[in-house]
Amino acid sequence: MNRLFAEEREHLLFEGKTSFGMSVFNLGNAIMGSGILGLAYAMANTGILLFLFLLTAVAGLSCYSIHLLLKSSGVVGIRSYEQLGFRAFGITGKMAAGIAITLQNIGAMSSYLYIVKSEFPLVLQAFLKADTNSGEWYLNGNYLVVLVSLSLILPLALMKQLGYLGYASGFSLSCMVFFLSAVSIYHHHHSLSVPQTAYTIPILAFAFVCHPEVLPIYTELRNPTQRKMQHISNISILIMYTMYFLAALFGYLTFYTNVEAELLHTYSRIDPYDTLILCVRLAVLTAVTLTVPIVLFPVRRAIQEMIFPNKTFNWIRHVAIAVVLLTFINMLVIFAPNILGIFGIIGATSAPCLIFIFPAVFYIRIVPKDKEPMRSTPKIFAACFAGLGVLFMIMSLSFIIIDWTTGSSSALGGH
Ligand SMILES: NC(=O)C[C@H](N)C(=O)O
Repeated sequence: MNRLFAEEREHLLFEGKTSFGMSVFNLGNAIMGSGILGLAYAMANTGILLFLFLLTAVAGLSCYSIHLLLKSSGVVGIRSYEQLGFRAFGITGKMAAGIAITLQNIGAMSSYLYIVKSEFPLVLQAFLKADTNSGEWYLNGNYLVVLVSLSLILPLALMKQLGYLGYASGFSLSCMVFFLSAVSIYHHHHSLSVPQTAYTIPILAFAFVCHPEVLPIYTELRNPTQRKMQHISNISILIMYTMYFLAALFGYLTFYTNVEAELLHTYSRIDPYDTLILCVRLAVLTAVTLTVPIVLFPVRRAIQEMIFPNKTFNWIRHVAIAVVLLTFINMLVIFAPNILGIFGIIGATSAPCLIFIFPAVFYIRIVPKDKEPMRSTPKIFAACFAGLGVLFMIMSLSFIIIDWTTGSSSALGGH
């Protein structure tokens, strides 16, 4: 209890400096990631209308669960997902939140670096007009991942606060806007291979996860209020909802049922040397690379809360955790199978926990019974929400397992 007190004091003394706009950029950047590349594939599985319905549902539910998080954090006066878990269920709650955040964000970061690994060599090769398989080291994806991690990601990940990444996030988002406009210019009709439905909902859930970043961004917000933060979240989700829909629609209209799990691969089959396509791929590369540091912050925080709970800020620990994490993710990516496996498993397990189950059960436990009895509408709503999350998790997991066991998919195979 002593230490909670210390932490509350630290929060009270801490004065956020990040503006409203920069926070929208940062949260937008946290939402927008490799998920966007899976959406056209998801639409090819469901058709346009069902996709629009599911996308709207997941976006709306994400806003609601951010509301639950913000309200719970208002009640206890602590802006940390893990500490909400602690208040609700003690050490178990804290560990559950910390582990889900770690898995989700490591999954997300690996998928980003996986894109760097598979796209960067092709882009470089085309720009340098090198021969295929000329065997140069700088055309080897594994070396390039390490190079990008060391030169770009690590320095950004060492910043003391998330708020400093606002400009990088703004730039990253403009790269995605460019990607979007290019995808929409490029829609004539091509044809390639056939997909499965099992991954639709996990891909959508994965695409909207930003919940581990919400409370850290709230902490750094200037003049923070619950309403202001909810507003920031709603705006970011609305913008990403629009961009996601357009990216999925144009990607789908271009290839119909022949989209691959990762949209960029589908494009590279048309003409890998087309300049517009090259720039698009470079834009996506830049965007996902600049997202890695944002997504790394909550993992470092979770690890700190789980392993070194009583310690205050320390530069050596701050740097060391980032280095260890990046090294681990680099290894993972160098030996990774493919991106659909990552979307699927993480989207089916950690994502529903972070979006649905945890915010709801933490809320139910944290908001005092004399304020809102168990039978009050908000708590019944929250309980249904948790139920939906469980249902969702079971459904997605069983789909994926069926998909693997029937051997109909290449989910774990390489490209
Ligand atoms: N931040 C995350 O966990 C994933 C992100 N929503 C994405 O689409 O890649």
